[in-house]
Amino acid sequence: MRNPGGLVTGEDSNDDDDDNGVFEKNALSSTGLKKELDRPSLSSSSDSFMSETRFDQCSISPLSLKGIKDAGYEKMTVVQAATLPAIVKGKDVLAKAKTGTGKTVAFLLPSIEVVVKSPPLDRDQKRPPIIVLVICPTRELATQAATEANTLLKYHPSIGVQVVIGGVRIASEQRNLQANPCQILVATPGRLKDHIENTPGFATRLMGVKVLVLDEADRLLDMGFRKDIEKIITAIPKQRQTLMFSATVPEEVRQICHAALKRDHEFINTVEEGAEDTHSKVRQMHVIAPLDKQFPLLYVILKDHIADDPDYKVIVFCTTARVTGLVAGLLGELNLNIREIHSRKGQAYRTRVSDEFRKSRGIILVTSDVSARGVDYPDVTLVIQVGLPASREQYIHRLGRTGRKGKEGEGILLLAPWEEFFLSTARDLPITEAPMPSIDPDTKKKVERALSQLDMNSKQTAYQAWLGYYNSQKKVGNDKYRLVELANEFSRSMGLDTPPAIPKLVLGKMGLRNIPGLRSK
Ligand SMILES: Nc1ncnc2c1ncn2[C@@H]1O[C@H](COP(=O)(O)OP(=O)(O)OP(=O)(O)O)[C@@H](O)[C@H]1O
Repeated sequence: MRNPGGLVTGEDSNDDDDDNGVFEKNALSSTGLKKELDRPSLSSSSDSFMSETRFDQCSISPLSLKGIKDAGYEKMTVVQAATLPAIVKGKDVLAKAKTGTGKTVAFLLPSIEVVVKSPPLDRDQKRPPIIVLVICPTRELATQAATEANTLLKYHPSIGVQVVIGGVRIASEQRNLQANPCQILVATPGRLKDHIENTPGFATRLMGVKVLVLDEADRLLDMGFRKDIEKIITAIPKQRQTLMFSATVPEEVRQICHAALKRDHEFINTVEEGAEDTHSKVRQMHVIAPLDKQFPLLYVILKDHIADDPDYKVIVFCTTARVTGLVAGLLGELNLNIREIHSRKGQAYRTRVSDEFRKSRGIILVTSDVSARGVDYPDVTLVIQVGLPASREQYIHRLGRTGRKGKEGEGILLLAPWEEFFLSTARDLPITEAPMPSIDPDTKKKVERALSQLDMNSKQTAYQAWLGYYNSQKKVGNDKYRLVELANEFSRSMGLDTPPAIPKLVLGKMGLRNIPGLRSK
């Protein structure tokens, strides 16, 4: 298998777990016309994600079929069977299908066919055109999509794939782009915009785009990315095919998707009318407990799960990168087999840990929302979400890291009593109350001791990030006085008697100057 473009270390300003206290919210306008075809559902009442259609029954080139066969795919998944006919006809498509049901192949395969049908590259061409542009919201997802593309391209040696993502020195990407003409480019939005603005000849190459794919379309169209996407769309031809895929398509996205899709696009929804957006084979539970109980509870839940399933593979989602770092430190101190991924880690490290977690059992990944969407880790047995998910959609995507390809899984959402309102925003999902795990005095002491071993800096930065995150969550952040009380409760839950001081500048940015209970420096 060929490797996607070079990966080195660094940070991406668009990562999904900003700690700077200034969080973007979903705020979509609702203008414009749309013509959508709500297809009859193609999924059966069970969670079956496979269709009866074989790949060789469709108009796919023989070399692609060989690649598919080598990848071990024989029949199409439901979303693949539902979208392929429309896409090969050249239609714009907005597709919704549950997590882990093969959306990546659904958009890659027909895109590859467009490249196959395009005139072959002229080796002497100075600026060879990029024909397919795939945009993903995170680096992990972009890298994964490129890897999948390379699998499918096994027998198409003349078709190249490259990745441009944050965290890689732009000069090395520029060299790569120069040295290896690629017809398929997979990118994160911020870095793609950088190349449009700063890489000589890149804009010309983009004028060759025939297919634009927005993976995790709803995330790419929300306020965090929307400006970048709009800019990118102006840099590619209007005459193109656009494909948008996601497991969640909130109404606001349907309203604004005309910004990228043609008026006569098809909306293909493979989630049955009235069915949940989550898998019925994944048992979803919530535990409501005050902050001072949450660290011991998390430890008990993990220990119980490990005792039940020696092949455990758990993902613990936390609200921000810094809080993730703190929780990883704590669980590591408690001798659990922990790995950690978030935006404060360099890209080379993130890639290495991600590969290791993919292959391992008996392991716990503590992570932020950089791992929430799309990342395909096989056989995850449990997903724990600690604290308020950023949205109902984000809850669904995080939960979707388990129960992939029709497998079973379990999800636990750990909330404080004042976060319980989240459940009413996800009332359509079958999240039931879990029996409260008991914390014996020894466990409590053990966790306190472990907390006392963590360095002050990680607690300070976690406190500040916690405050920034909840400040951005309307329901909590609107009452600044209450917010600070809760933040100080979080500080006590880390074993601190006095809350850490926060730089005045940061407090100003968060609109928290002069709120009693805060200390500034
Ligand atoms: N036709 C197929 N037959 C068997 N397995 C498949 C098929 N197509 C894709 N897969 C596998 O299914 C898994 C899930 O696919 P993928 O990651 O594309 O899901 P997804 O729908 O994009 O999920 P998410 O919503 O989380 O992004 C992958 O391991 C992929 O290799």
